[in-house]
Amino acid sequence: MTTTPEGHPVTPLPRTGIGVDVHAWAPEGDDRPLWLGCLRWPGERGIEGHSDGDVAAHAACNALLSAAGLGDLGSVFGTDRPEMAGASGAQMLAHVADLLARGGFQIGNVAVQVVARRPRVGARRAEMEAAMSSALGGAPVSVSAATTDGLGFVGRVEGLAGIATALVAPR
Ligand SMILES: Nc1ccn([C@@H]2O[C@H](COP(=O)(O)O)[C@@H](O)[C@H]2O)c(=O)n1
Ligand SMILES: C[C@@]1(CO)OP(=O)(O)OP(=O)(O)OC[C@H]1O
Repeated sequence: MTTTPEGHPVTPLPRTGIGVDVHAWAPEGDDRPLWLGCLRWPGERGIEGHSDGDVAAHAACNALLSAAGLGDLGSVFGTDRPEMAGASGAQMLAHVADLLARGGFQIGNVAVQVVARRPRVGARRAEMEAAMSSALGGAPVSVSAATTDGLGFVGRVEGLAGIATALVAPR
């Protein structure tokens, strides 16, 4: 146990983390599905990626790893490992949750923002939050979205982004 010089116990502080992920949209007419926030989005354009390209799940993984000081997506999952081809965001979140638990951390919460013109996240917000939370073993996840008002690579519909923060605490 950590103590002050006088010998009083010090409660370890919670730790915050930050994460981002960006993927390009698949070419128009490509039939790959869109996965976002651990949900499949029928009728929406798909995403380029080595895994399923779920920017919300990837940003959340990055934020959790950052909070725990356990690296990032590349250091944990690599960038082109054959076994990661098509890997789902839910699988990755579950693995990250397991790494944190083994490292002695509990997850306080994760907040994710999707930056995209489509899909409209609001309509499935509760479903996304439940799916991501379930993948993490029950930790609270909140989801929001913004469009960038037509500016930048999101506005030009070149790609979409996920941004996340996480709070973790020693068990
Ligand atoms: N993919 C998205 C983007 C936005 N929303 C919702 O629309 C609101 C307004 O977005 P602005 O970027 O114009 O401020 C935003 O606060 C979200 O509620 C969405 O659901 N899905
Ligand atoms: C998820 C991984 C797995 O190879 O690949 P991608 O789907 O390309 O996703 P990205 O966020 O670009 O990189 C992280 C990789 O770990």
